[in-house]
Amino acid sequence: MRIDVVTIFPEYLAPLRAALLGRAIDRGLIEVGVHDLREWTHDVHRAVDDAPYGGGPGMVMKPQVWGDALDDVCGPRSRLVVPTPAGRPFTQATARRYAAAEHLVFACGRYEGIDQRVIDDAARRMPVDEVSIGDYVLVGGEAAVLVMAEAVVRLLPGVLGNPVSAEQDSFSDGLLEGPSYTRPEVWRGLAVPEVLRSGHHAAIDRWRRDQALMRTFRRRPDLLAALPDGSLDEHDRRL
Ligand SMILES: COC(=O)COc1cccc(COC(=O)c2cn[nH]c2)c1
Repeated sequence: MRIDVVTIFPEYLAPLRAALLGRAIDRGLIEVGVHDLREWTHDVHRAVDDAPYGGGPGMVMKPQVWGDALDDVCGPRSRLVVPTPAGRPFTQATARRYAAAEHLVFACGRYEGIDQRVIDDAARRMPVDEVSIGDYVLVGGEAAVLVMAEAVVRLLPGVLGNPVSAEQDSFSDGLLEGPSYTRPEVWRGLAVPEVLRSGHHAAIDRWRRDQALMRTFRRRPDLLAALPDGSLDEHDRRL
């Protein structure tokens, strides 16, 4: 997989080359390119934004600059991903879909956003997703790209030490992950739940699922409502 990022703050994407993602790059599992949008500006002031048509606060990112940048960065098999508060939710399902992509190009918007025609023009020749990583507003898309890149790259074969954990992720069964424990058995007077030390794997699996269901019910009832029919058995329903 290749990932390219276009941004006016390329240094913001330096963490892409650290730790897990850095190792994935070193091992040739992914290629990463970060591009300074200003390389495609045409004027002496290297302007990337201008006043919004229709008035209103803030500035809008210029279509010409973005158009030229994406012409150079995107190829015939690219998927363009634009982080925006106005996007469809980025979920684990999105991450799985992106992990199968050959070439992801992330366009980092700033100010009031990118001229919509850039998206509309790109959509004529490639898949374009406007995605949100949450219901809040950032100053730019760069932090969202770091989030999405991590969620996607960790799913690639060979990136994680123990691939099983990617399968048993939170959300892989549609539920939140329950609590986890490690040694010591008692810490500051708090003991590890008995069942986890019992060695009864059926009971342990049951307890873990119950914990996941209760936590999901309490914290994210919306996820419960979204479970496919038949996901909950008789025992689950009695919780
Ligand atoms: C067409 O898309 C655009 O113009 C994007 O423009 C902007 C403008 C400001 C900030 C951002 C960054 O994304 C978020 O704030 C965001 C993403 N997820 N949750 C919050 C992007």
